[in-house]
Amino acid sequence: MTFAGRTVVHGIGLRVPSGTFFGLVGPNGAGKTTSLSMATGLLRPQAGTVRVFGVDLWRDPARAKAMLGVLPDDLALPERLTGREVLTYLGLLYGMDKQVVAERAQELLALLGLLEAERTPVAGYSAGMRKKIGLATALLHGPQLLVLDEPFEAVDPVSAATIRAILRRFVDSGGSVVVSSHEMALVERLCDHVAVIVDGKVAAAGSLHQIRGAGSLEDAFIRLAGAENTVTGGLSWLSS
Ligand SMILES: Nc1ncnc2c1ncn2[C@@H]1O[C@H](COP(=O)(O)OP(=O)(O)OP(=O)(O)O)[C@@H](O)[C@H]1O
Repeated sequence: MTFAGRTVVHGIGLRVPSGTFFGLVGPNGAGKTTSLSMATGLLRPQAGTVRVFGVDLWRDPARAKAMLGVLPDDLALPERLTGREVLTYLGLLYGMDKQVVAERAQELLALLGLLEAERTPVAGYSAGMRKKIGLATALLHGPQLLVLDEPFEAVDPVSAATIRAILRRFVDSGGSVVVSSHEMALVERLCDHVAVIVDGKVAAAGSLHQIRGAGSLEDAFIRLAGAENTVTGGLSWLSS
């Protein structure tokens, strides 16, 4: 993908095996969000293909997207609607049965602790609440593959535990999850497969065990992404 003449993602080739929990990690600006946007139909790639369970996403988007649940980095929401209204609106837009939408919305809002904000339009949601309603929209239609861009960012520990449990159950029942995250410990805890993206390319991909080797994922990340930054000089103005 090239933005204004600058190529930021160079032919990323990744395969997410069915039933896996796949972590995408990489330094800031490495191209994770750009790659996930291209993989989920939000950004048209200038070359290459995306297949969701064999369906070409860019040739048959409706069929591919029916299997996909996506939490984009910067989710645009209908700001004046409450969480329940957002879910109802999207569910009906997807062509789902009204009763099914109502039941799932209730269950998701309760699980994610959003019932207390029943009357709050999403414009008044906190960053973590926005993540949670975004996750609910990704789950609502019962996808087979979830692609979540930093789903735990700004989420409190109790909600994070709930989200981990939801995702774990999803994978245990045959679903596949792709998450991008900067939290190496979380990725190590959740994911069985990992790809490290550096400078718009896949620096390493494979099972968690293969990528981290004998050390931690953080060690592998630092090794693949470049030398550890140490602040040796400068910033003298920072100390009083
Ligand atoms: N719409 C855009 N126009 C111009 N440049 C862009 C655009 N979107 C992304 N970029 C650039 O592409 C590169 C990759 O960005 P991207 O958001 O994919 O990185 P990332 O790995 O998700 O980073 P982070 O971990 O900080 O979220 C960055 O250099 C960014 O500035």
